[in-house]
Amino acid sequence: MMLPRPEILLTPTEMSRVDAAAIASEISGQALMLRAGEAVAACVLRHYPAALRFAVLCGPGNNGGDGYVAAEALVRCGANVRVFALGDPERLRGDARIARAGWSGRVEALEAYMPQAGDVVIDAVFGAGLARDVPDLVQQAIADVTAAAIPVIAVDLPSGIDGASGKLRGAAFRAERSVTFVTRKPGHVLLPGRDHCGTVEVFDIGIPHRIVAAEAAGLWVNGPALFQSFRRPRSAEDHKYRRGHLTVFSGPAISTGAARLSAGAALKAGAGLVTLASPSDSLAVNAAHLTAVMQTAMDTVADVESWLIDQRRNTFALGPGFGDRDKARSYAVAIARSGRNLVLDADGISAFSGDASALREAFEGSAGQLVTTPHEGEFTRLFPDIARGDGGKVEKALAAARAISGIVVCKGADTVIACPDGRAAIEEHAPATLATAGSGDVLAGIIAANLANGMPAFEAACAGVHQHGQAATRAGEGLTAEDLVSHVLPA
Ligand SMILES: NC(=O)C1=CN([C@@H]2O[C@H](COP(=O)(O)OP(=O)(O)OC[C@H]3O[C@@H](n4cnc5c(N)ncnc54)[C@H](O)[C@@H]3O)[C@@H](O)[C@H]2O)[C@@H](O)CC1
Ligand SMILES: [K+]
Repeated sequence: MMLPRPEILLTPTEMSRVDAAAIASEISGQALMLRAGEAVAACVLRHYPAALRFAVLCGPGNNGGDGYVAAEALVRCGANVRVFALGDPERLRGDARIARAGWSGRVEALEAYMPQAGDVVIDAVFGAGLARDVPDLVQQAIADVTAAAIPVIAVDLPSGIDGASGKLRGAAFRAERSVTFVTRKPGHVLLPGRDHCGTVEVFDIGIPHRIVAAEAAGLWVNGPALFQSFRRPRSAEDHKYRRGHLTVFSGPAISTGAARLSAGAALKAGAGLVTLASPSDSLAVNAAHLTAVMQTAMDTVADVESWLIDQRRNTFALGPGFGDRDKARSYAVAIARSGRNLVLDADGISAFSGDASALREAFEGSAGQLVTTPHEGEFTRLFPDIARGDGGKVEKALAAARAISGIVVCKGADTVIACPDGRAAIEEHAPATLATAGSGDVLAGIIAANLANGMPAFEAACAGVHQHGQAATRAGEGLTAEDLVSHVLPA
């Protein structure tokens, strides 16, 4: 049986290489544009049968070309269509010029468009070629259409959304639907782009998968297809040590809850054994709360080193509620040297603030795998130079992963999981209820359980982020981190 393929995301640059490769293999660019424009027309007719008028806003590139094709296809179906162009349509080039020539009606200037009740706007101003902030004229059109609450269908992407990063370039239409071609782009999945796209429909315009696969750099939408073949198969021969022994470090007596959340989530996610390594002053408070999770006293790095003698203790989670940053650094280095896996979260990340190279040096040549799970503030503290750059979230996550030679999970409503070898995934199904205290501690525990189970680090992190979102979805409204733990399931 063939496993489902992970959903590829092509950046606009990769998409234009796909386009060029398709044309080089005898697929006509004009035919691609015809199919694209007709797909847009079919979509608006299906979803807006009661529209009184379609206003097609066409830009100066191929996105505009798709608009002219859609306009003509709509007229042929008996619709009332007006076309408004940004710039002089006489200056269009290539396939867009041919598409313009195929439009049988008038072309009015963009500024002549006055939104009217009953209109549906087809936004074909900018797509993949958006290179800078949208001009004032377009910002004005966006403001007018938004104020009049006219439904917008975006061709490829809403104009003003950067297809690679999902960032806003000046202003953008808020589309009810976006019709894109071949694959979704990162800007459809990353925020704020995702919020501007509405429902995204992907049309196959006839470019074979082999061409897409050849140009794809390794960016996907996160989902089971990325990790399911790495799940440890359940077996009658299983015993707890086969399912991995995870150690979670507890914080001092006044902040032990975070580590317990990680530990509890890890057990639910399928780690065979979970031990809370607890400073002596926290033993009693932890003992009062623990049942299946075990406990051991751990006060110094020498205690960590003697704990590491047992090779079955294969994975560690360090940071949630931990507090002492010097100790966190020394513990992380001891774990790296012993070749064990580490999930570094919260205070464990802050312990390496501005010194990511120390993490890389610790894990260089180690058999242990490193996964860090920073939220935005922690990311900025750990990677200040990368955070200052103006790339998108995927680019930054990849740069960070290379900087530590480990997996970086950039958390948020559009969590990005990045691997130093250039692979990355974006999660799109994290419910907003996950924005609750302790949710990140649960995620660290789930990822650690996957590592303890023998998954490679990138897949362990992708699976963990997915399991976390699924648990929240199952738990529903009123979510607390404790509820989340109880809804976690193995990968
Ligand atoms: N396989 C493909 O790549 C296909 C692409 N198609 C369409 O082609 C589009 C990409 O076409 P293009 O590369 O021509 O890009 P666009 O049509 O998105 O825009 C490019 C044009 O806009 C100008 N421009 C960019 N940003 C600007 C700004 N902020 N202010 C003013 N002018 C600006 C550029 O100088 C250029 O003239 C896609 O979004 C899609 O709609 C479809 O025709 C189907 C096939
Ligand atoms: K557009």
